[in-house]
Amino acid sequence: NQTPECYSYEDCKATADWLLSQTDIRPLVGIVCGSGLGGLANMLKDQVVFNYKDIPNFPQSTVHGHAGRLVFGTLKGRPCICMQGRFHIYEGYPLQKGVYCVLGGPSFETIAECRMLHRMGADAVGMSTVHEAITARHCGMRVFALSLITNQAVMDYESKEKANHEEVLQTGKDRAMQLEQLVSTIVIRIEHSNNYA
Ligand SMILES: O=P(O)(O)O[C@H]1O[C@H](CO)[C@@H](O)[C@H]1O
Ligand code: HPA
Repeated sequence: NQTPECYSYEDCKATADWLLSQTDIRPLVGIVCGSGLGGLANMLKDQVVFNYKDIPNFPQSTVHGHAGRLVFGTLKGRPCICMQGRFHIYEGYPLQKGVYCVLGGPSFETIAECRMLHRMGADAVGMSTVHEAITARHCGMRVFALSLITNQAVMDYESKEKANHEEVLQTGKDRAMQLEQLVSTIVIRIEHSNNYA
């Protein structure tokens, strides 16, 4: 396996689909075992083990003491997964990142515009958030921005799909509970941190 410059959604999905097809275990908890702590995975009962080298698109452990195995099993009856070996930037692995690009709106992008933005390196496009973040930074605020990706950009002239506001609203509705939980959790953590600088 060669280290790619980044892992695309499709790469990650292929990995996930492969793993899901290999085991019936659906973990509730994921544990990343650090150096010397790979033994934590031995706590798991009814283990199903995969060597990283056998998993499609999966990085390899290069650090001494990181076994390079993904271990599914149960811990106290709960389905779990342990990574025996983690990945570090210093090993040359990229961080997964996305570039959000903003346009003025209110029209959705044409196919040509979507293709242009993609060629320029954009992974997502929106009509807000960037303006808000720039203004907030101008006012000296610290900013954390969260974007829900609600629809796929149409890149293909043959496609019958069209970006539309109904789909955006529907995805918002579908994900509302998860977002409420995520935002509440983030807010609680901010309150418990002294980092107000
Ligand atoms: O950015 P928010 O307000 O979430 O809304 C997004 O959804 C609308 C397009 O469907 C646009 O207004 C776009 O900016
Ligand atoms: O497809 C989109 N393009 C631009 N802004 C958006 N906001 C939600 N969906 C979109």
